[in-house]
Amino acid sequence: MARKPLIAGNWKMNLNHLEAIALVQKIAFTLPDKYLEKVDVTVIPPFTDIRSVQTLIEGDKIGLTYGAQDVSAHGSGAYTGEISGAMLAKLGCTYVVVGHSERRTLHGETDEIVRDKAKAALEYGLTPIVCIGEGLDIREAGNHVAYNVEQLKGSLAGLSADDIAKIVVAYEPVWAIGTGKVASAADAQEVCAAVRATVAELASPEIAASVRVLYGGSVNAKNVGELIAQPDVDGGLVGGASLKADEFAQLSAIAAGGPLL
Ligand SMILES: O=C[C@H](O)COP(=O)(O)O
Repeated sequence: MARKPLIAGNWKMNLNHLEAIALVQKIAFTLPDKYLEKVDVTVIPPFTDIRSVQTLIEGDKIGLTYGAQDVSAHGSGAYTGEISGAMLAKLGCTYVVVGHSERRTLHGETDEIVRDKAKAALEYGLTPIVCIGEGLDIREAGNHVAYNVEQLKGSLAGLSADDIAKIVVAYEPVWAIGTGKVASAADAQEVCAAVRATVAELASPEIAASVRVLYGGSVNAKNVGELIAQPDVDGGLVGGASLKADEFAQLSAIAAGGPLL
């Protein structure tokens, strides 16, 4: 089954709601709709921007989708500071990132927490983008494939095959995030292929053939072409380059197969 590429721009903790509106307007202006027939493009702003992004995208019928960077594992109640899947669904979010390495490292999120967040997202019809990735020590020791497979299994434990069919996986080697050190296309392919094989084992070969597997870590307009040319790399989870409208539009156009903007 042909998988439509997905380019997801994770803005992290950048841009207030006014800046968010300006960036989405610029992306929409720069990237003609015809590209969106060949690539799904989504923006993942901070929570405080989502309502503004929704209003703009719905009001102007922009062909981008949007999502959130995190979701609570809980449905509702006494969880100060948390945002539920129901709240994000009500705002029209399509995606929610779960298990980003910054949350795993800085907020102590374990595979179990990531799994619970993925379940919470699915419960409200949101598509979790489940992130995995190894640190430099693991890469240098040559244990990266086994590590990522274990992290993926832990993060999907207990999900049904039907649930797994609805997720996106993002492989983001921690040493490549925000460092300018992109993984080689072969390195990205090696782990993304192992991710797909693991999905086949956990769900089925048919589901594995349809689930999108993204690469993230210093993706930009210069390297995205080679990365997504790999058979098991279906797009990118883009950080820094997603904050620049021209570059993000250009790399989305490349993921659509061109022509360049
Ligand atoms: O979620 C995005 C990734 O952490 C990649 O960030 P980056 O493109 O700035 O390296």
